[in-house]
Amino acid sequence: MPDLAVALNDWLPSQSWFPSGGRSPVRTEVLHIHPFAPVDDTPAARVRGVVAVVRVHHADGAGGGTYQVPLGVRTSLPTGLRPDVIAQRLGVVLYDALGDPELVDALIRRIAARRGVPGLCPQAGLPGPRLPARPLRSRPLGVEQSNTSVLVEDRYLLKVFRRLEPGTNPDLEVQLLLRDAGSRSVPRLLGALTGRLGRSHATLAVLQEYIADAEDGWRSALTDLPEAGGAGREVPPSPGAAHEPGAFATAVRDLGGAVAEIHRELARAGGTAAVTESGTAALAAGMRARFDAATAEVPSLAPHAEPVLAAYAAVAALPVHGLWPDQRIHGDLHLGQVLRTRRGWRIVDFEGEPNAPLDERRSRHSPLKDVAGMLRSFDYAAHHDRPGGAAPAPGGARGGARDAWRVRRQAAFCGGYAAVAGQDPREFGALLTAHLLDKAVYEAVYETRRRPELAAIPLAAVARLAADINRLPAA
Ligand SMILES: Nc1ncnc2c1ncn2[C@@H]1O[C@H](COP(=O)(O)OP(=O)(O)O)[C@@H](O)[C@H]1O
Ligand SMILES: O=P(O)(O)O[C@H]1O[C@H](CO)[C@@H](O[C@H]2O[C@H](CO)[C@@H](O)[C@H](O)[C@H]2O)[C@H](O)[C@H]1O
Repeated sequence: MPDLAVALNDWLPSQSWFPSGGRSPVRTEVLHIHPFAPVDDTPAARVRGVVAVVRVHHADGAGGGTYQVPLGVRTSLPTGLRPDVIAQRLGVVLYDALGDPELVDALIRRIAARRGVPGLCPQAGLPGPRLPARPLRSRPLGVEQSNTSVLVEDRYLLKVFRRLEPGTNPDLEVQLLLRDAGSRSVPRLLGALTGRLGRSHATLAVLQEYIADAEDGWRSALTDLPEAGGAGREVPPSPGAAHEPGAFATAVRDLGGAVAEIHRELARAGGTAAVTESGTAALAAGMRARFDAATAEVPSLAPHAEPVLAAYAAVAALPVHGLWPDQRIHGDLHLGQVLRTRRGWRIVDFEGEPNAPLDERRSRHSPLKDVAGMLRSFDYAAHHDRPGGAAPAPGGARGGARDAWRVRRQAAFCGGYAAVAGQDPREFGALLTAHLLDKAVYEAVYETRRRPELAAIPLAAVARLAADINRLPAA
């Protein structure tokens, strides 16, 4: 165990899902080791899996937390298996189990057969996947993400949560609600795995249908971008995508409708709470506190304090009559979380903002928070490269066509939302502006920590919104 802790201490910072900020943890402590083996294991089996649950400490406390690392343990690696090795000592190799199809097979079959082991418990009441008798093929998806998703048989996706917090993960909670509501806009939920965490438990993984024929909204949006400085003409989507040229504008409207539909389903399955005056005061206070904390980490936010705080104060002063009630929402909606298929949009990843406290992610919020998340995402896209093309700098001279594109796509999204919800998010100008600012402030911190080269995008949005504070939202 001390050896494992030392080996993980060295290995964790190299993992893309681990928010190290470039620093090594000062100490990694192994909290639990939950062994698992194939369902029909024999004593002679050469391969074992363990789910290690570790607590990571950083000198300044930032980025510390509890993480899950499924490990493979073998005496020798079979030909063709080149996993990410964590340690090799005394004839034993310790490696990242998610790159070993034999161990992924063991986990999936335990979830499917609902056969747990001490410390690991598959979720009852979910249908499970239909598995062939032969060994399962699998590989990590290899996309930029804060967890690790493994593609199984090109049909299923096992999402393994990396950072663990006590209780049911909000991603699973919300997927269960949407399943109860009979939603068609999410991949089918097939199974889940819970593990012991101290005296409590934590969701370790969810298994869902893999949407194979999809293009994510982010890629669709980038393909749709006008040339920097161009007139905003529509261009054909990426090769292999199953959509008509120019259809993205309509698709964005449909996306607005799909998000409104998900909100309606979540309101039905998870209940709603009318907004009260103390509720808007608490919302404004939360936004203010997040802005203050963000300013300490991102000093270039400070010059915007006056208009930003005025926008939040306006929320506290709003008449509450007629505001949309609070409810469970997505919580971190952006173009990378929506999959465009021939059968319409599918929405994924209901875990909420990774930096936000768990209680906040589990609470009810205004649906406008999700709307603001998606509107911000069109702004992000507008500052990126078209596949094979050039991106304009935030506020740069070539950004005019991109600004026009952003405004059109944001309007299409709101229009599609309004058609299903019966009321347009843009009618809640002051509240929507405050949510846009709150999101951009969150993003400024997120990017400063993880992708500093992108921090200029949310910072420019805060500046634009701050300058525009008395007009309707345009970020
Ligand atoms: N069921 C699915 N089918 C196809 N692709 C998916 C599915 N779920 C997620 N993805 C893709 O994988 C990416 C990462 O998944 P996500 O759940 O957002 O992980 P994370 O929470 O770690 O960011 C998504 O942005 C999406 O492109
Ligand atoms: O997908 P995650 O749940 O890990 O969300 C986090 O990472 C996102 C980046 O992938 C981040 O989203 C930000 O960048 C997106 C483009 O890469 C952009 O579309 C979003 O609007 C922007 O917020 C998200 O904020 C963060 O929580």
